[in-house]
Amino acid sequence: MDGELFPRARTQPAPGAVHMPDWLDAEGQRELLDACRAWARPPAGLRTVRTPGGGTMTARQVCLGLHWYPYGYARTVVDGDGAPVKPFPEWLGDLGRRAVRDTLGGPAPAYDIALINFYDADARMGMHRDSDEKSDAPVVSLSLGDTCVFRFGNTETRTRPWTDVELRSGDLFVFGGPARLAYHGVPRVHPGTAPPALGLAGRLNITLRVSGL
Ligand SMILES: O=C(O)CCC(=O)C(=O)O
Ligand SMILES: [Fe+2]
Repeated sequence: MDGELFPRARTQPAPGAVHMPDWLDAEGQRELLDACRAWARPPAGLRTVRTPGGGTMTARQVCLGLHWYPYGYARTVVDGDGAPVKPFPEWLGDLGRRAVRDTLGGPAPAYDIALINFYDADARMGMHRDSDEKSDAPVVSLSLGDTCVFRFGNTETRTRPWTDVELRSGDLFVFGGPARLAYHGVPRVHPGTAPPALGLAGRLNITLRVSGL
C-alpha cells in the first residue's frame, strides 16, 4: 500500500489458510466493485438477514448462484422479496480458480455460489463456520473498501486460539483443506480506510464457495 515501508507479506494463519495481500490491483477492485453495485440492486438485491433467534445480522448481504439464508440454500430469496437469485457469472468462477491456484493449489473448484457482504462502520460478523455446503472445496474471500480485522480461529470452538488478520481492499484470503471448517468472523471494521480512488464508503466482502448441492 502507498506509504508502506515494506510490502505486506503473504501469511498462513493456519494449515490450509492463506492471506495474500494486494491480490487485486486497483482496476480489478474497481471492476469487482462495479459488479457488486449491480448485484446489490433489486430484485434479489442487498438485504438484511434475520436469524432464527429473532436477531439481525449487521452486515447486509446479496447472494449469487444460490441464496443463502440461516441456515441453508434456496433458489429464490425465500426470506426477502421472493425473486430468483441472480446467476453466478463464469468470470467470477475463473477469478476464484485463479485465487486457489495462487494460494493453495490443488484441483480447480467449480465455484457456483457467491455471498457478498456489505459492512458499514458499525457492522460485524460473529464467529461462525461456513458449513451449509456439501463440498470441501476451498472458500475464496475477497475484500474491497475499508480495512477490517478478520479473525481466523480453529475448527473446534468459537474461542481461542485464533489469529487476527488485517484485510484491506484488494486482499485475498483462501481457506480449505484442514482449515475449511474453521470458525472465523469480523470483529471490527475501520471506517474511512478505503483507498480514496475506489469510491466506496464501507467494506465489501465477496466469498466464493462450491455448493456441492
Ligand atoms: O466479511 C468477511 O470477511 C467474512 C464473511 C464470511 O465469513 C461469510 O460470509 O461467511
Ligand atoms: Fe464465513
